[in-house]
Amino acid sequence: MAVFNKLDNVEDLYEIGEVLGSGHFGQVREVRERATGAHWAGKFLKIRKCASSRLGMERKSVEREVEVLQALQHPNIMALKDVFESRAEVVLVLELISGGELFDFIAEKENLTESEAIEFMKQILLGVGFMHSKQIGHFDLKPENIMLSAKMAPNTDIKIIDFGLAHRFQPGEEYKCMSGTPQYIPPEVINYEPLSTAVDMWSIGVITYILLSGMSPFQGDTDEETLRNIIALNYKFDDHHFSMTSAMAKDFIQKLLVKDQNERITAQECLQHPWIKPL
Ligand SMILES: Cc1ccc2c(c1)c1c3c(c(C)cc1n2CCCN)C(=O)NC3=O
Repeated sequence: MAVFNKLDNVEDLYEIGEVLGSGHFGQVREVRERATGAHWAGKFLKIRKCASSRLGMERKSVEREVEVLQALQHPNIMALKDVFESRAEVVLVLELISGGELFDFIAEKENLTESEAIEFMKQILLGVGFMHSKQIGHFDLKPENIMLSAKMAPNTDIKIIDFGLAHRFQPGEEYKCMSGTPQYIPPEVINYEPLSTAVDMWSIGVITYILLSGMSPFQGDTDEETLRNIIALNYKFDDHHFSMTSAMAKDFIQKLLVKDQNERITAQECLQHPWIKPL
């Protein structure tokens, strides 16, 4: 069992600020380091007191998330600074990312120009390619988990966050998991088949489609309809949203939204695709 820095009261070291977000795991709050005045993001995770409890996170899954983050130091992946444990809570001290979610950026602009989308995709692919080179899959890539380092700066950096569903593959390991967000999950997750890092490449295809059109390729009126659309590969480049989109961009998306995960292009292959890296 991993041992985190024991701290009776995290407020001895950090001033706790506003809530930045919350989820099944607990809360993310802005924190200010008393010793330096530096601002960070504190992810406050409630730990289950006993195996039968439904409240809070299993300690094992928190340990997994910490191990994954400790293996990932990259400019396009949120950085883990420290981990503290006090009573029934674990606090991850994370790089504060203040530019907001890519999701909100798209919503404000409806959709992006191809050159803006290419710039974002390049950085997402660099972060995901690094993750995959360490045999780590994110398994929950979506615009809400892709943040911008600064608001609207001309060269804002992408930061991939939230590794709560991430998994580090051991050689020869078979891994299955039914979690993720319906709009972004590939057929193999729905069919409960063995997974690989190719799960993330499908999600990147969905994210690219959304960046260019503001529409979600498989979304139906219900989750069940969305899942049926995914299994049937039921999506199209409708004229209303894609009439101005280049053939290269559509080819890039088509090479990712491939049912057979072994046929999907990898992050490294994406970075060499003519849409991303013109000849
Ligand atoms: C300014 C701001 C606002 C909301 C934030 C964050 C920062 C944030 C951050 C992180 C996470 C995991 C979630 C976060 N959230 C929650 C929403 C993420 N989808 C993080 O790791 N660093 C952040 O700054």
